[in-house]
Amino acid sequence: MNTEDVLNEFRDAGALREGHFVLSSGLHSPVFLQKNLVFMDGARCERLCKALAEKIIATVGPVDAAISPAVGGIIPGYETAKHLNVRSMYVEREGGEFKLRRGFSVEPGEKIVMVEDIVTTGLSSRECIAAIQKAGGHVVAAACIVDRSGGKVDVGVPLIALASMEVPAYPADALPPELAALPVEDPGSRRLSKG
Ligand SMILES: O=P(O)(O)OC[C@H]1O[C@H](OP(=O)(O)OP(=O)(O)O)[C@H](O)[C@@H]1O
Ligand SMILES: O=C(O)c1cc(=O)[nH]c(=O)[nH]1
Ligand SMILES: [Mg+2]
Repeated sequence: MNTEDVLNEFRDAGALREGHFVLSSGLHSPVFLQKNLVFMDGARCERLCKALAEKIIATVGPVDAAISPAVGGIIPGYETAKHLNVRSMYVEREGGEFKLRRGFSVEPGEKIVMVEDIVTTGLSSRECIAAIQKAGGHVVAAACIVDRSGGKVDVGVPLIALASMEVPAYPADALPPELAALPVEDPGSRRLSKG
């Protein structure tokens, strides 16, 4: 599956959104991939995650488990782990910091692939990888459905992206006027508890 095939799945699901979005990183963008509209369709989610699992195996070989950052990473992490035939876990924020909770754990040195939905700046991926390492896991690779940096981000381990594209994103104080004129949406979960 190449980048165009992946983007067609997003288009067909109505998940390639245009407008004015504030991203998890605080950057603003005229494009948002509303991945939940993709993952809510089991067959579509399976097509993407099976392809991602095959790419992971082809790149780093077998792993022991997949761990994802909540919320967006949970469904693709589960589906990808299913095709890797390994267990699926996730980290979630406790006092702002990603942690393994709910009885999830890793054995020291276990080979872990970190599975994300979308990568923009790689901040969430790096935070998730740090949490896995703190729990004792050996993160052999990061994987995602779409890398919006077009291969530019460095998450500290190899990043295996099913699709790679460069999408414009701007700091809040450097918005192009046509973007600033649109009402802003904040669709992610990073700032949810801050009201
Ligand atoms: O590479 P980054 O700049 O970190 O951006 C990508 C992250 O942003 C989204 O998560 P978000 O924090 O918006 O919450 P969500 O998972 O609940 O959608 C997405 O799921 C990635 O985790
Ligand atoms: O950077 C993000 O927060 C982000 C971008 C995107 O297109 N989709 C998403 O869910 N998050
Ligand atoms: Mg997320």
